[in-house]
Amino acid sequence: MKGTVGELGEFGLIRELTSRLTSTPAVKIGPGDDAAVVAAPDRRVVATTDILLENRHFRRDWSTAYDVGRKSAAQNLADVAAMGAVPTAVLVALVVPADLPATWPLELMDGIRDECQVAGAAVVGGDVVRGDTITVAITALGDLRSRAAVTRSGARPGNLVAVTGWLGWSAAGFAVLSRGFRSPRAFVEAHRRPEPPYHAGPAAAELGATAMTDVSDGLVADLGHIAAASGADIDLRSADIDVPAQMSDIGQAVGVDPLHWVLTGGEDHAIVATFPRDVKLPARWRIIGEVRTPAGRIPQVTVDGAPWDKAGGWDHFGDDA
Ligand SMILES: Nc1ncnc2c1ncn2[C@@H]1O[C@H](COP(=O)(O)OP(=O)(O)OP(=O)(O)O)[C@@H](O)[C@H]1O
Ligand SMILES: Cc1ncc(C[n+]2csc(CCOP(=O)(O)O)c2C)c(N)n1
Ligand SMILES: [Mg+2]
Ligand SMILES: [Mg+2]
Ligand SMILES: [Mg+2]
Repeated sequence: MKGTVGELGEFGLIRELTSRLTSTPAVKIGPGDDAAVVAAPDRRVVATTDILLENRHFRRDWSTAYDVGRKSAAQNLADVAAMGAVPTAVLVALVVPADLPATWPLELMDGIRDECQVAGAAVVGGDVVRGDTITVAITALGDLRSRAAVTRSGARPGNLVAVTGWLGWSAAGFAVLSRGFRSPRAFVEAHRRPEPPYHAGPAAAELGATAMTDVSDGLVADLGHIAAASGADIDLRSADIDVPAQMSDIGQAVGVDPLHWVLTGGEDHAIVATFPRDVKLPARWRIIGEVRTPAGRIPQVTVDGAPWDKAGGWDHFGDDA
């Protein structure tokens, strides 16, 4: 595809974007009408939205359009999974400048389509608007398959805290890219294309998870939301939190304690949940701490019993943002 988005025009771009999509049996009416129609066998719909903004969430010299597509879909699909639901459909709202090569949004859509396919969902609609900063705003829908949603508020003292998926890999990759390097590749790739363990969300619901979230901002920050919503403290045992040797090497090279990436790095979209103590967890879950009766008035996350007094993760209005 030659030319720019402006040359293609709004409806030319929409035609090209939608022509690349695939469908699923849940999609009754896909893109092309005033709205889509998606089957909701459960009669409840899980709905969530997240935005990716150029130079805040991604850089075009660090990630391809396809990578950004995979990541923008993953970020939303992980939220559906973190409720214990199975993703069904996504809507893609795009802001793009007129002089952007048309290949960019088309490859972005390929990435979104492929990540949706990994999670079992399909793109059912969206919007396109001309603007100065590339913005990808995705809405994802999901189905609870007759189970109760797993919220952030159900953690109870005595519960175990367990996690599945990657922790700190994206942050380590970000640190590498920020310093002008392109390797180690595994970490850079983790930053470009997170791999949320989608299946683990519904699986955790089935195993009796009492609270759950995906790790988008940082383990300590996101567990902080569970602590606050549940009115309980959460203590993490650092000895049970794996720091890969290669991550330690990067930490040494750039002067950062790698445990900091694992505890506060976002964007990997691991799934962390609390479970009753007698749960039988499959091997992919690592037990990393426990829920405790709150020691003070404000529920908090502690590490090895000590309050975490640094930032627990990304905050769009924080000092590092
Ligand atoms: N502008 C908004 N209007 C209404 N609700 C909002 C708004 N922004 C956030 N929320 C709600 O606040 C809650 C927390 O939002 P947050 O974005 O931190 O969660 P998240 O999407 O799981 O995390 P992340 O954005 O880091 O992936 C969510 O339930 C979200 O829907
Ligand atoms: C260019 C660039 N600068 C900084 C970062 C780091 N970053 C941005 S948003 C976020 C947390 C999740 O965001 P949200 O809460 O919006 O889901 C993190 C860790 C990046 N990825 N790219
Ligand atoms: Mg959000
Ligand atoms: Mg989330
Ligand atoms: Mg966030």
